[in-house]
Amino acid sequence: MTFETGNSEAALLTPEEMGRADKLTIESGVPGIVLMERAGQAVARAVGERVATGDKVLFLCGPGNNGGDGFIAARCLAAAGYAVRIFVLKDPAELKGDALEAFERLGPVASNQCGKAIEGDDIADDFISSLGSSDLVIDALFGAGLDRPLAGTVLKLVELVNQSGVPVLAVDLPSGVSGASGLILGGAIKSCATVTFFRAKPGHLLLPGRELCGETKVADIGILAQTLEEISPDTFRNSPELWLGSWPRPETSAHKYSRGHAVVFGGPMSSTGAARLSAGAALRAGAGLVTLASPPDAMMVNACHLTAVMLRKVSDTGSITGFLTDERLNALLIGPGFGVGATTRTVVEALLAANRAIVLDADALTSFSEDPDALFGMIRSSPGPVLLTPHEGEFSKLFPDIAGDKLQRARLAAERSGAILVLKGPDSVIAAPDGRAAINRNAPPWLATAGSGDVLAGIAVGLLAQGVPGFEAGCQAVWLHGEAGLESGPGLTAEDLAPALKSVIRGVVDKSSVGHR
Ligand SMILES: NC(=O)C1=CN([C@@H]2O[C@H](COP(=O)(O)OP(=O)(O)OC[C@H]3O[C@@H](n4cnc5c(N)ncnc54)[C@H](O)[C@@H]3O)[C@@H](O)[C@H]2O)[C@@H](O)CC1
Ligand SMILES: [K+]
Repeated sequence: MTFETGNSEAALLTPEEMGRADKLTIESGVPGIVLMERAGQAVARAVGERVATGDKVLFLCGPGNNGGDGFIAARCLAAAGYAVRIFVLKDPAELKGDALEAFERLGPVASNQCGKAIEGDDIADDFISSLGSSDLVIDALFGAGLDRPLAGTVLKLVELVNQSGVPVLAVDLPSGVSGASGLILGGAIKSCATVTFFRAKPGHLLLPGRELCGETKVADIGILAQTLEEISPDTFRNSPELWLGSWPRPETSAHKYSRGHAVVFGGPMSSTGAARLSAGAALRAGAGLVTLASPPDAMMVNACHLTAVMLRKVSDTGSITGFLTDERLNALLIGPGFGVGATTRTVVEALLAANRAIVLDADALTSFSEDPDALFGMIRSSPGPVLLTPHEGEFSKLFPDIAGDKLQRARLAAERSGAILVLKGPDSVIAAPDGRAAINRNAPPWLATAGSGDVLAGIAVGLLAQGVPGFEAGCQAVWLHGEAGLESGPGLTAEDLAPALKSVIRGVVDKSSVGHR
């Protein structure tokens, strides 16, 4: 993969990749303790933004370098006049390497303000009494080095901190949250803020970890962006930096045919709304033309509701195939309100055989629950990009044996199906068969409403019609959908989303034209 500036900005690093970034930087001549100083100072600055000089800041420092960051921050804050109290998880004599050096740099602070959080198998009384009177706790127990579930007294310690009600600022990650997956290992600190370094980690964006991070800040500790060329990460934050280069920009001479013609295949008279929502969103996403292909009984109701979206009667698979001889129809969507069953499977087969860019959503996915491999076989023979947009329920029917965290599951499913997988939810993951994956975080909870998924599928097909490659179309659609949800606000209904896209798209266009003038 070529690593462009945008990819670099949006890259997420697993703890293992972050370890390599640290190592490469250290090998290039920057000592580890220098990186730790910068990390600790960034934490100290974040603390300074939250509490005032003289306030009581309690540090909980683990046995590794996460604890080392804590010692540095504690020294800086003690020097700045904060009332610092430091608790090392167990015995400071067991510290090694940079963490030991950071501890020694505490100087007199170590002997005056330092204690052990755990004595034998019990939580130290001194820790319990200090916790109650603290203004802020710094969680520097475990970060990238978390390698097993929290258990025993350590878990009790974490629960005590969570129950105390004292706000927590986490160093790198809330202890107990896996940076790779966002899963909680045994138990985890709940923080109101997290300071991480160089690049965010998947665990900062994926649930449930994201909820425990609070506001996450990424601090620059002097690791160069070029380091990423060697690491070549394939997980990204879904943000315009990732896909602005693929944003469809119509030429000055554009006409509606040059902006693509999307076709949405709608359902029978009793369920026409879903496909209309999709078609309206496809048009708003920028497709030059959108046709709603409708069964005869639904023509009248669709005609009553549509204006800019065109309508075409299709009565059976034969008439669909005939319609698709028009090669200008370059992106297709089937699923919303279409109906589940054998007819749907036949139509999907015909659409995949037509070699167009395709979005398969809702009923088009459920129709293959009994035989998903048949669908994957057809997808693999279709050269155009294919997007699958399942929610968790649809996903588990198509991929019943795929387990793991959300990122792993989306990746495995993309690899197996040969499609771009958009695994929807509050932390949607978009994964490509080549291994790339993006994690989305801008979706507000009020997007969980009837018809919202139909709009998302419509945006995606509208982008595909404009020639956006499959992975980028999935990422752009999910991001635009989230922004439209934010723009519409609480109380939205799916009908609000397409109109809200207008100002969202204006924002992206303004961004994308910077540097293109
Ligand atoms: N030079 C570097 O590598 C840098 C590292 N940095 C910091 O270093 C951290 C990573 O340091 P480490 O690799 O030392 O790892 P950590 O400090 O995150 O944790 C490793 C230690 O925790 C123990 N541990 C792991 N899981 C445990 C569990 N469930 N219960 C009890 N003990 C457990 C391990 O046995 C090991 O002793 C980062 O999160 C970041 O805060 C930063 O200082 C930047 C520079
Ligand atoms: K931590």
